Amino acid sequence: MLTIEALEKRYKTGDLALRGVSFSVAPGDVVGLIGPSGAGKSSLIRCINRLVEPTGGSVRLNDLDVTKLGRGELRKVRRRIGMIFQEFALVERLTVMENVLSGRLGYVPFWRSFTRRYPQADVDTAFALLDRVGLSDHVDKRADALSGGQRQRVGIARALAQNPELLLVDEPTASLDPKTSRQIMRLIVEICQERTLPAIVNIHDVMLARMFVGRIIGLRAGEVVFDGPPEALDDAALTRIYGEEDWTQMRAAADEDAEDSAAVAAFEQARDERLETLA
Ligand SMILES: Nc1ncnc2c1ncn2[C@@H]1O[C@H](COP(=O)(O)OP(=O)(O)OP(=O)(O)O)[C@@H](O)[C@H]1O
Repeated sequence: MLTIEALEKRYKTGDLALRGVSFSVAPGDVVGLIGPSGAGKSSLIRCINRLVEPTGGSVRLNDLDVTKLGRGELRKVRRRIGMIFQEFALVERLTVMENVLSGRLGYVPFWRSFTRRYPQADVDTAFALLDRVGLSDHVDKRADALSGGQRQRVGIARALAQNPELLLVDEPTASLDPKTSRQIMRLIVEICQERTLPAIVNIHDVMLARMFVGRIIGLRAGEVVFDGPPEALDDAALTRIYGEEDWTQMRAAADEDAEDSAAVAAFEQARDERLETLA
């Protein structure tokens, strides 16, 4: 269980990015974090694992009070919290397997990580994870030879390799096409449910959030202004989060996207039917 209470972040510049944010995330719950640019989504994600230092409030992960740990103990928190990034953050010249094993770095002694000699149990776990994310045929490929969707699957497997108690996911689909984005979101949600992992996904695509997550938190100017299931995210709630003008623009863009998706789906279906008749 992740419990955030009265979390505040004031940057040295004076910007108050988080103004008393409180909520809990239960095991297996995937929370989609939405809000306009500058609402504080990244600050929140980064305060949870203390990449950014909160200036008030608390973050507790199960038995651990993250905000009370000294600087030297941060490795302990980072080990418990898996991160999945927008740009995948893979080591390009390493193989898929090596990238996944790097998720174990917080656990293995330095000399082992330096020589990249991991215990067999870690290698077995990495194989199982790569199988789960659909990459068992790509284990020995270099990361730079993969597609965007495959790269994000490696990112997911790497985060899971550290056996985290919480997943923080930062714009996981921002560099992906719509179909791959849906596959990646579905995979993240399924895996969290299978492992009863709590997760927070910073996601700017409201439609995608609605489609996959069970709970949405809307931030505006550093405050939670919506917390509920996707069905409750009606026009009034979206206006509260984004403001009248922004939401109207987003809705127009979303309608266009939906039309594009429908056109792509129709094209794909026609193509598949044609391939079937040729086969
Ligand atoms: N390093 C920093 N120093 C000073 N102010 C910052 C810093 N990082 C963020 N801020 C400010 O904090 C507020 C919240 O920013 P944050 O990046 O958390 O929002 P966001 O919702 O993630 O936005 P986006 O969707 O554009 O990434 C903004 O006013 C921003 O200018």
